[in-house]
Amino acid sequence: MAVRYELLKQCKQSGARLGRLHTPHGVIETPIFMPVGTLATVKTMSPEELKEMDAQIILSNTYHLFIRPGHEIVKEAGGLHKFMNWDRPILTDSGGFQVFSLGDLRKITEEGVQFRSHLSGEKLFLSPEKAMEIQNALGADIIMAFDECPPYPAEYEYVKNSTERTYRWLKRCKEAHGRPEDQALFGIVQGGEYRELREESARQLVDLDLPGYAVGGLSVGEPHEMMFEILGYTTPLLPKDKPRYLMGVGSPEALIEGAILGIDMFDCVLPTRIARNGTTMTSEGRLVVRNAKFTRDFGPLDPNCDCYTCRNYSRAYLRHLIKADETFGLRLTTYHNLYFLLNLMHQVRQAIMEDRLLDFRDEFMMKYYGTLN
Ligand SMILES: N#Cc1ccc(CCNc2nc3cc4nc(N)[nH]c(=O)c4cc3[nH]2)cc1
Repeated sequence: MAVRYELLKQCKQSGARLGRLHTPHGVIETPIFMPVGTLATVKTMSPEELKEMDAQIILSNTYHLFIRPGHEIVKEAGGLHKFMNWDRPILTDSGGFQVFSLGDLRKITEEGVQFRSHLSGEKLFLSPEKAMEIQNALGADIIMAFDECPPYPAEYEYVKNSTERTYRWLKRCKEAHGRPEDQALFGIVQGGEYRELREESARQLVDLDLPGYAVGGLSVGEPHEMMFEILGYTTPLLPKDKPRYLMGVGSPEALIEGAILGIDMFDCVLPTRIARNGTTMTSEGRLVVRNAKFTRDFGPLDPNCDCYTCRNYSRAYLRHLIKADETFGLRLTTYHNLYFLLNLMHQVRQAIMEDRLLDFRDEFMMKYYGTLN
């Protein structure tokens, strides 16, 4: 089997679980955060640095690699693991979300999606079959179904039609998947903000008995409370013995809340993207290190962090590098932000082990946001 989930422990205080996800490229301890490496690199990080911070799985993107350098090149290189020198697990997103959020969308039909490349303007086409061909060529351990992520807000009728088409597309993905023995195809629950559509989507996906289930169509501008409410009634419909993946979520609060609601996997560009403009996540909340007040602050970025950046460099030095647009500065803030989220998930796993995740959440929220919720 391509991927096997082992449920180790159900938290007594919440819906959180401790698990292990066995894949052809290694075991993943869940709940887990996945650094995003859209173009076959987690921007400014080397594979060795990612291993040093205990990144267990990274995400890459079908849409981007299809456009550049092209999935045939990656296939000729021996697949994505070889191409980027990463021998741990990889998950690829299917392109559905990226086409809607990046490409110049031309038309959605039953067949698939016509769009123009955001780079060359070239007319391109993605379909369930094409998305499977690309992901089979890239060789990720976990691949995502080709879906439509409806915009927020969207009318009931639109979301209903979109979610029904996404289900038909999922069946075509399953049909077209060329390597089910070593690449696990995850389905994606849609349904927008509409409970009956979410429940119907979850039921249909579970009937297909897939190796894992993602909750999509969230983190698209809806209020935080709405996301957690939707998770609250959707996650319990998904099998306990399969991994649940919440797509595109990466703030510290949302990772903890998502874990409490029974989510096992998260990804988001947030930590790496904000790092590149000098915004960092620290144990006392967000810290914009390019801010003038750090000009003569020779202390560590985060006094409670033992990462490479916090052990060796000061806020003053980081501010100087970021202001000077020095690449080393981006590397140091990126390293710290990823380390911060990966370490946060390590603490979440520890708290589940000790049945005290709700207490951990309250302690963390107090220190990070200065409030209890
Ligand atoms: N900085 C920054 C930053 C940039 C974007 C975001 C939102 C990411 N949200 C998001 N990614 C997604 C990917 C997705 N992929 C697929 N195939 N389907 C989804 O429904 C889907 C939904 C998503 N929602 C959050 C933070």
